[in-house]
Amino acid sequence: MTASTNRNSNSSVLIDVENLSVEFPVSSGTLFSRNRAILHAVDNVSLSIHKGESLGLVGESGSGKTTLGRTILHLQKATSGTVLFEGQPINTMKNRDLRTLRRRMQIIFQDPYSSLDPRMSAGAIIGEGIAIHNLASSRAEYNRRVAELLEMVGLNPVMARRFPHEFSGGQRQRIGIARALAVEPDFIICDGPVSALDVSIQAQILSLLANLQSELGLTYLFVAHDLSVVRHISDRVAVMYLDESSKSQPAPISTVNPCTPTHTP
Ligand SMILES: Nc1ncnc2c1ncn2[C@@H]1O[C@H](COP(=O)(O)OP(=O)(O)OP(=O)(O)O)[C@@H](O)[C@H]1O
Repeated sequence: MTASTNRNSNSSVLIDVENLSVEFPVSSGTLFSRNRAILHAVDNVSLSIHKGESLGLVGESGSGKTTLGRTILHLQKATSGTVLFEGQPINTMKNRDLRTLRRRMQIIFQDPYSSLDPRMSAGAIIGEGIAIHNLASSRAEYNRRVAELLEMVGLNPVMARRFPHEFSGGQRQRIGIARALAVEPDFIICDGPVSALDVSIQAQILSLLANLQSELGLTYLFVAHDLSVVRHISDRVAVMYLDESSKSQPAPISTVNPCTPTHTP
């Protein structure tokens, strides 16, 4: 257990995942002979994320990391189990509370190429959440905030007018980070934010995310295939496993084991 894990052991819990399972109905075979099955994408996962910590989540492809993240964000319905945000179960929240929750929980996507709308300028992409959540009282304040966010992620504010195809992969990921920060979230799921980037750029983005976390007191769930990526940015690491025995099933039924967080040295 690292020193930073000790620091977090006394802090309050932001996200509590209790016995969470997510199943998808799947079918295989031909038009005349269909096999129906249930795919256990997430199977009875429990974990807690403390305020201000970064929990790494690793596991091989298909082990259910993204599905778990989407379910925490309430973008995917759980088959059973509960997700609590500051002790409140998200599946029973009223629409008004869910709207606030959507602002407080954000995601940074894996692929900086497909996650930005090519028809929108960088400024419009970053400012969209500010407008939706009424976080600026005037156009001038909106523009000031967009410029500030671009600077926070290491981009020049004049770049607000450019479109996604005019940026490099690393710069696009910086725009994705600014978009997530625009609504002043408490919790961000970083879903493989460097896996589509050149190795030389990965370290810069990881260092930016680490700096932003300490400056803004953010809480991260940091998803990756590779332990070497998460170990530098995570206080604790949870591992999801893919059940090998399930691979011989007619449909790709996978079983994901509960994340009992294992600690990095
Ligand atoms: N909407 C869906 N319908 C059916 N199956 C799905 C759906 N979403 C995910 N799955 C399946 O659930 C399993 C877990 O997928 P998931 O994307 O969560 O894994 P992952 O660990 O994030 O993988 P990767 O690291 O490759 O992104 C996979 O077998 C996937 O095909």
